Amino acid sequence: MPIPSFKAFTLALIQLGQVGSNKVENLLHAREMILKAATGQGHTKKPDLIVLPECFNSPYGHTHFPVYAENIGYVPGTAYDAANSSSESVKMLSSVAKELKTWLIGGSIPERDATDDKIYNTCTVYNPNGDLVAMHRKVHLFDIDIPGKIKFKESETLTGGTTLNHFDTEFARIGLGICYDIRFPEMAMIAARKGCHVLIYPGAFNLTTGPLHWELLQRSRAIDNQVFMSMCSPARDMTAGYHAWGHSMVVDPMGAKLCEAQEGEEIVYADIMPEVLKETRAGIPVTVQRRFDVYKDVSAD
Ligand SMILES: O=C(O)CCC(=O)C(=O)O
Repeated sequence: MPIPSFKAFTLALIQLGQVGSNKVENLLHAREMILKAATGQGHTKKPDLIVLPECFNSPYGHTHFPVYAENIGYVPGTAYDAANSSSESVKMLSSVAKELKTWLIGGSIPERDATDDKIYNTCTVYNPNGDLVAMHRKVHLFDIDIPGKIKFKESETLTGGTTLNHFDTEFARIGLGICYDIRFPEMAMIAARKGCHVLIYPGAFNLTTGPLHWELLQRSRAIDNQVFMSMCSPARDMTAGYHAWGHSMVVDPMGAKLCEAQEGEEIVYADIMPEVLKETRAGIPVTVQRRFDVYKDVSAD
C-alpha cells in the first residue's frame, strides 16, 4: 500500500472517567464523551481523529477481562459488518463514527476469540463511514512485579497478539500499540520504518510507573523515530481497583509536548503539523544516517 501523504490534522484524546462495573453505562458514557470531543469544545479546529483509552468498557484487572470480553470476529482484509457485530462495543463505536463522520480509535476492550476461546486486549479502529478498518491485539502483556509497589499479571487471563498493525487515513499513516507495548522500542521502530507518521497507543499506566516512565517513554519513542507519539489514558479513580496515571498526551517528533491532560476526566486536543516531522528529519537526519553496515536493522521483518 502506498504511504498516504502526511497532511495537517487534529487529534482529540478522551481521558475517560466513570468506567465502572456496568458495561451498558460505560458504553453510554463513552458515546457521550465522543460526541463532546467531536464538537472541538472551543479548540481551533474540530478533530479528525478521536481516541479512547485502554479498557474503556470494563474495569481494568485480569479477573474482569473474561467477564467483560466480547466476540469481535474481525479478520483483517475481509468484509466485516460492524453495524451488526456480535460485540456491543464495536456496534456503538461504529455507529458513532458514522454519525459524526470521524475517524475513531476505540481504545481497547477485552476480546474473546470464538475460534480459540483466548482473550485479548484489543483496539479497533473505525473510518468516517463506520467501517472497522484495523485491529490491534496488545502484543506485550503487562506482567510486572515491583515488590511493595505493584504486581500485575495480564497473562493470567490474556493472550498476547501476534501481529503489528497500522492503518491509513486521508491525512496520515498511523501505527497502533497498547500501553505496555511502548516499552518495546522495536515495535515503534518497525511502524516508523513502514512509514507511520503518528503512533497512537491507548494505555493505562499506574501511580508507580506513571510518574517516571509515562512521559519519558512517549518522548523517547517520538525522538527515536522522529514521529508524533500519543497515549490516551483513563482518568484516575481512587475508588477503582486499578489507579490509572492519567496525563494523556501528544508529543511531536522533536519530543515537545503538544498537549497533556491532568488526572481527571478531560478531553485534550493537538494539531498535528507535518512540517514538524519534515523539519526534525531534515535538521537531525538520523533516518538517513543509520549504520546498517555496522549493526543490523533490527526493525526489518
Ligand atoms: O508499563 C507500565 O508501567 C504500565 C503498563 C500497563 O499499565 C499496561 O500495559 O496496561
